[in-house]
Amino acid sequence: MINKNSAVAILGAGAWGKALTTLARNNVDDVRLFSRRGCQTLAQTVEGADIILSAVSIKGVRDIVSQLKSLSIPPQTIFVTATKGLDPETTCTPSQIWQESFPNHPVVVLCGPNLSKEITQELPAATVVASKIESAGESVQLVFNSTRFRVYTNSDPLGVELGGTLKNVMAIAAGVCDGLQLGTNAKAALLTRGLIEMVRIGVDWGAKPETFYGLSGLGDILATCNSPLSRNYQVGYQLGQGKTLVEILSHLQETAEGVNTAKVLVQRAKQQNISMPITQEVYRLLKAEITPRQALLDLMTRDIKPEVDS
Ligand SMILES: NC(=O)C1=CN([C@@H]2O[C@H](COP(=O)(O)OP(=O)(O)OC[C@H]3O[C@@H](n4cnc5c(N)ncnc54)[C@H](OP(=O)(O)O)[C@@H]3O)[C@@H](O)[C@H]2O)C=CC1
Ligand SMILES: O=C(CO)COP(=O)(O)O
Repeated sequence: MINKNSAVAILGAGAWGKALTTLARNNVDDVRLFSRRGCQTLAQTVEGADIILSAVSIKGVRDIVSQLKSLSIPPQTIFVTATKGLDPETTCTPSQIWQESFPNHPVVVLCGPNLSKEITQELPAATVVASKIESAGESVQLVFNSTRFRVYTNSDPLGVELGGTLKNVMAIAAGVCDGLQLGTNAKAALLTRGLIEMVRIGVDWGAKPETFYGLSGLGDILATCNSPLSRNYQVGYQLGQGKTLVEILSHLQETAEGVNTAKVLVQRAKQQNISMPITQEVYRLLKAEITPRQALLDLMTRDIKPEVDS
């Protein structure tokens, strides 16, 4: 069982990796943070760790996984993934990559409405740790839970992970909506229909529908789609104001995973024959095929239909 003397290795010293390190240090003395630019090697960082948490952005996940595979990690070590992205080659989620590479290890997803800037300011927040292996989720809960960070367990890792990942596309859409100053009614309609899109593809993927109405789906929509602290929202907002994606990304210091996720999602939706009109418009806008106003018109002039899928 996890206690004060356990060892936790956090991989990726970006905004989220640093915030999670501070949270873990409330409960565990030995918390190490690995960066590609740091002086400690990956092997030194993970040596004897009970839990290895990856907070690297999706483009670094395969690389870190393959580096870890070349080390001998004991089978009881728990892997935790906090990445909110999709693999462009396979459309796999990060937890699927981790589980496929380490089939005998417990894998836990950590995901929720967790804007790192607010967490760094010690404002209260809640999150979800999800695993098929109950005891692994409970161990990770003990590492991160505190009076300012309430951690819930969940048994649907895929749903929790997709909730946090797919909402990044909706955060871009929400930013566009606000950048165009379309008003509160438009935003409510956009996000409600956006959540329905997330559930539609998520259920097809194998996730439970109810998971999307929890912290990592609806909760993360409420946080990121309404906050200028969200990088994905910022991307959308500036697109709505007429900037190009290249211009926006050249000034954005940190990762906006929704840009890549929109592309992967469109690919997966096409393969699976699933209707995702908002995601499709976000993708076309990101590719500069259409303007924000054209995206709005496309959505408003779709064929009329019942609200609930039959
Ligand atoms: N910031 C937030 O509020 C939250 C972020 N997340 C998710 O966490 C992940 C990381 O986000 P965040 O820390 O904010 O991002 P940052 O842009 O601040 O940092 C990028 C992170 O990815 C790591 N990385 C490893 N390999 C690569 C690579 N090849 N290319 C680029 N980066 C690489 C970096 O590691 P290194 O230190 O070695 O450079 C760094 O930790 C994302 O998937 C994000 O969606 C989830 C919840 C909240
Ligand atoms: O996922 C997040 C908060 O839950 C962070 O959102 P951004 O990546 O859009 O900043």
